[in-house]
Amino acid sequence: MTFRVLVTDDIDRDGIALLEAEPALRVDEVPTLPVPALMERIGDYDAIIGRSATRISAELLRHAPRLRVVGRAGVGVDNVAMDVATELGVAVINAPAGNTVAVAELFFGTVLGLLRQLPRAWETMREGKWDRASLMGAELKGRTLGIVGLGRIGGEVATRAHAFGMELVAFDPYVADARFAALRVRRAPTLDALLDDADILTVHTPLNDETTGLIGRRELARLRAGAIVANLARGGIVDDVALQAALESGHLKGAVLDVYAREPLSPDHPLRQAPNVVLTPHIGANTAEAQRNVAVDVCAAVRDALLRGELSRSMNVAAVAGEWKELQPAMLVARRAAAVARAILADMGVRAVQRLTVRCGSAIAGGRELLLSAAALGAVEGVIEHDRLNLINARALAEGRGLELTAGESGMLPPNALEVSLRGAMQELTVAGNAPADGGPRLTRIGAFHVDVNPRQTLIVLTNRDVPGVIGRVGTLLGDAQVNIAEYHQARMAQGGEALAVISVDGHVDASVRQRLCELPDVQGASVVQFRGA
Ligand SMILES: NC(=O)C1=CN([C@@H]2O[C@H](COP(=O)(O)OP(=O)(O)OC[C@H]3O[C@@H](n4cnc5c(N)ncnc54)[C@H](O)[C@@H]3O)[C@@H](O)[C@H]2O)C=CC1
Ligand SMILES: O=C(O)C(=O)COP(=O)(O)O
Repeated sequence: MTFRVLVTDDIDRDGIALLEAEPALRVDEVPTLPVPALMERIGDYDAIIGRSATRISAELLRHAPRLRVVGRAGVGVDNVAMDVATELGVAVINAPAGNTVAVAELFFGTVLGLLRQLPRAWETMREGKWDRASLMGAELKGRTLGIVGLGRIGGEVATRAHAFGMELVAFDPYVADARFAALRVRRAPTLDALLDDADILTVHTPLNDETTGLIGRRELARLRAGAIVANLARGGIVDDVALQAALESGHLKGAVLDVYAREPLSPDHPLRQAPNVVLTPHIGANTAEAQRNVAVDVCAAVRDALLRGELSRSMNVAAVAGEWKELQPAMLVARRAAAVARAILADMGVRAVQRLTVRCGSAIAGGRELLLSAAALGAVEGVIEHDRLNLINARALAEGRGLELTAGESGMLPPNALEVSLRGAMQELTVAGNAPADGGPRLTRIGAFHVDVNPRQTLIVLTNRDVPGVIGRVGTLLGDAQVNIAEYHQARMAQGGEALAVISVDGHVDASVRQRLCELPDVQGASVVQFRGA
């Protein structure tokens, strides 16, 4: 099978070479495409890799039936309709770390440029002048830098600001005290407290509902007179209109902007004429080093997602603590166990399930969210028709059907074991399994019965009375129907009581075979679970 990858927005060659080295990938490299041209082409591709110039809108995603992966050679994914990508099962992969230093360095470049009037100094020199008197500047030393968002870039800015002898304060409610301590940054309890202290305010957050307009008229007014504002994160975090007004009134001494609410910034945008601004055209990540880093990083991750189904780098798959590969057997057990529980409940007349719970042993508990995704996939596949049902959209689809999902750790289970419980109409069924590091995945319990079977292709789960002859009759019936038995596990609660058989068979078991099984003497019920996926 060949996957087609569309690469746009000038991605570094070192990254593209990783894709081209794979015989199963066909790569088309194009310049940034206008929306109609992209719409026309996107239907042919399994993956698209781009930068901020290409908007991956809901409309584009819905227009792309083959698309499996969106790669972003950079950090911000505010240009990707993430909810729709998740709904459609499209993996969104970014390259979060490769351009951090480039942005941090541009911050100091542009702020120093503003403080020392470097753009004007260059202009005067070109004009043939020697105008030292009007080129008086100010220093960073001793000034307080207020950082909103102490993530990767905020952290690198802080590290470098110490070397300039600055005071440091930051506001980031999502970061633990330990990171503030390690970076030697004072924690501002509120944004207002930060605004009260900062001589230079810089934002390094993502653009989202919470941060849009975070620094508006009120916040700018709260800054001390003569403060400087920098936005190298995303246009819209600092309100353009309010910033323009604060610059024109003289309340702010200046501003540094690399990003704008609408890009490219229109040629006649008033900000271009605002006093004391240093403007750059979104070049924060434009260094040879950063572009190589992000291209290699995202191309390798897109390649692995397409060729190996490796989704650990996908932003819309639950985070995995630990190795993705090591979790695969447990994910298979979770998916299979949920499929078995759903099929048995359905045959008991319980079709609408309300709650899915996954409990994990200690060794796999770090992957509980991913295991929950896998169980959600097992619970809905075969029930809903969706041509792109996968780990990415299974949870949202299950929740959309009213299923409540929870995952947790259980100290009662062996380290690599897990339990999946499905509940509906006052009935709950638990199916347990084990995925030991040194053996194949096994289902180990169905309801109260201990079993031991590899959930391979097709499982028949039979309830019967524990009397002689049942196994023989079942074997004969399946043999006559050309159904080959791989494993037959018989479990019972007590001699002569209720018994349960789990039969792993090759290939498909049709409804008539199930019907005839149910009609055998002493057989009380039979469920057939046809597993999907590898
Ligand atoms: N100008 C350019 O070319 C570039 C711009 N960027 C922008 O910079 C942003 C930051 O990048 P990284 O540092 O790599 O991301 P990051 O995810 O490492 O850091 C973002 C930080 O913002 C914090 N945060 C989120 N909401 C907040 C709020 N309401 N108030 C305060 N803090 C909040 C988070 O807790 C996190 O620590 C990206 O989202 C992207 O938009 C990134 C790279 C290049
Ligand atoms: O990585 C980011 O978030 C950036 O803003 C860089 O964007 P770009 O790849 O230069 O279009």
